Amino acid sequence: MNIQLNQLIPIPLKEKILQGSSDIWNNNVVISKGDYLKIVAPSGTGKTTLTHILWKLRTDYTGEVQYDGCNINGINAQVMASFRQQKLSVIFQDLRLFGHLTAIENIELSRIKSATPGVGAHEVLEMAETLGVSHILNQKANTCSYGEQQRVAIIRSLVQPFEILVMDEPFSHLDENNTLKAAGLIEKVCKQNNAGFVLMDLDEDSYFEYTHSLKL
Ligand SMILES: Nc1ncnc2c1ncn2[C@@H]1O[C@H](COP(=O)(O)OP(=O)(O)OP(=O)(O)O)[C@@H](O)[C@H]1O
Repeated sequence: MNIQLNQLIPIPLKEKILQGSSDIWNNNVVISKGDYLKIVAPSGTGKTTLTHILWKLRTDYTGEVQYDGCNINGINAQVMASFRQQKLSVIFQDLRLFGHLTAIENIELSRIKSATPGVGAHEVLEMAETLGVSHILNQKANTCSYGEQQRVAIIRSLVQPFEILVMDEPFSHLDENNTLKAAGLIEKVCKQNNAGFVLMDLDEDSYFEYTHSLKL
């Protein structure tokens, strides 16, 4: 799939955007499945706003977002669900795990939501091992540390099929060692899926070989 942004301006940010310059806001941008796109954005410039717009959680903007050439405001709930099941995955900054479910239940909900799961059940266990969260898989998410929850949210995003993965500060609660492991896993699954990603974060980094970097 591809995502096209045409002159996108979130209404609450309009004044700020028109005063400054951004590679994304009020611009034309295409995000394709082969892209490893980094978006560098200081705090408050709209990473979470953009994530929510891309996932169609917010529609308070002018301009247009297209999935594969279709304006997402005209896409019905069934088609939107199908994009979210098959083509687009996300790691929210606030993670959005179901706190009353266990870590593995959160992951499995994502893995089996598509008729063709992205990975097998045994691969989930391997991912958990890689990220050092095997021991908390049967623990309720709201009793896990934030760093553990972040690793569970990363795994949850990788077990469904996807062509583009949207990440909003996905490593904010991980130390360097765990960040490197998580980045390695994300890259491996993206390669398996022939997928790309959009990673929004505060600063430049070298966790991936980005195809390009834009400023929010
Ligand atoms: N619904 C809204 N109504 C009014 N202002 C909003 C709304 N949503 C976001 N904002 C404002 O838009 C700006 C961008 O918010 P956003 O959460 O997207 O930033 P961010 O880049 O993700 O920040 P951080 O790095 O601190 O997480 C902030 O100044 C915020 O107060």
